[in-house]
Amino acid sequence: MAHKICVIEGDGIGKEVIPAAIKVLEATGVDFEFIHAEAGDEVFEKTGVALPEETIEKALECDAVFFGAAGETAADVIVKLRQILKTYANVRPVKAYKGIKCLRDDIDYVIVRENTEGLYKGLEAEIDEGVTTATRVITRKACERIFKFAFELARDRKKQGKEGKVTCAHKANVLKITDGLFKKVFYEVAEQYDDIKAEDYYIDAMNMYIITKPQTFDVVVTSNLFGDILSDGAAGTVGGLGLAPSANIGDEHGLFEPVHGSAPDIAGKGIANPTATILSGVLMLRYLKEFEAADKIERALEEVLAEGLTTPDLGGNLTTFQMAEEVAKRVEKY
Ligand SMILES: O=C(O)CSCC(=O)C(=O)O
Repeated sequence: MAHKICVIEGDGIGKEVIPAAIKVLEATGVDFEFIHAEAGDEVFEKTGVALPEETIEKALECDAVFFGAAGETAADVIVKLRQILKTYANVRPVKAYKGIKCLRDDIDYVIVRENTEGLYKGLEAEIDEGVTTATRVITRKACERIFKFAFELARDRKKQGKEGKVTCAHKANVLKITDGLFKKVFYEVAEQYDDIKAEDYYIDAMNMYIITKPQTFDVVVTSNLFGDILSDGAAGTVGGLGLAPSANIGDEHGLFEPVHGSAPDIAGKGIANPTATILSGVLMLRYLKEFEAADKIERALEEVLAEGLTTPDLGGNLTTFQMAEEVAKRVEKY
């Protein structure tokens, strides 16, 4: 039975990195049915809608969504898609790969970002001339859900030899009610996992520790906006956003996307790094329980990166598609 994948290339380099990553996915021999759909700036200019109903229907019908990037309409597209698909966990691995200039070569942790609330509920208002507000929503239900996800992930990683630790990042010393609840529920859930260590840091300190002691982290869990900011900084410690994949996971749907945006400055030049999208494809394969195929791509990508067969941002001289072809060739060989 083919895995039905809703493919949304979107804007800018999304139109280049998604086809490149699909070539690698097809090289695994896994049976896919790719169903293309539109979203982002171009469809907004054509129709006035950045996320068409037809796209939402396809996303809901498919086994997973493979998303490239959106331009100015990014927040309207991806934030809305995450909420419609109820993908409450935004999983962002932070890993050093051989051959890539990183802060340290032993960085290997995962940031789990709460994906449905916080400041992303869209509750903004102009309450007076020049006076605007944004309401931050933190609920017990969403906290329990994201912390259980984080502890279960730490339990799975512990089986692969990782430390078995969850670190909560918050700002409870200032946001005494919202992050007071966030931190309180974290330790309530932690009590249900006596085999997993639990610790917490203020988000500003965490922003430093991902630079000064990244090797000490296993699973980091935080709220929506803090996770958005922290994960981009973390990507910088392992080679940049060109290498940063993400998985948006819920109980019924999964959406896989590179953390980077549409990069209009390099769009159409054929030099966009496909690594983040290929690695997002690896996360999608694991979600679909195609573990052998996922391992093959990760091994092939590590070889290609280590041999310097990369796009210019990583010091190579290959195009987006040429780099993907180097990965695909190795996958077919395994
Ligand atoms: O803040 C958001 O998540 C919506 S805009 C795209 C983005 O920044 C990300 O996916 O990290």
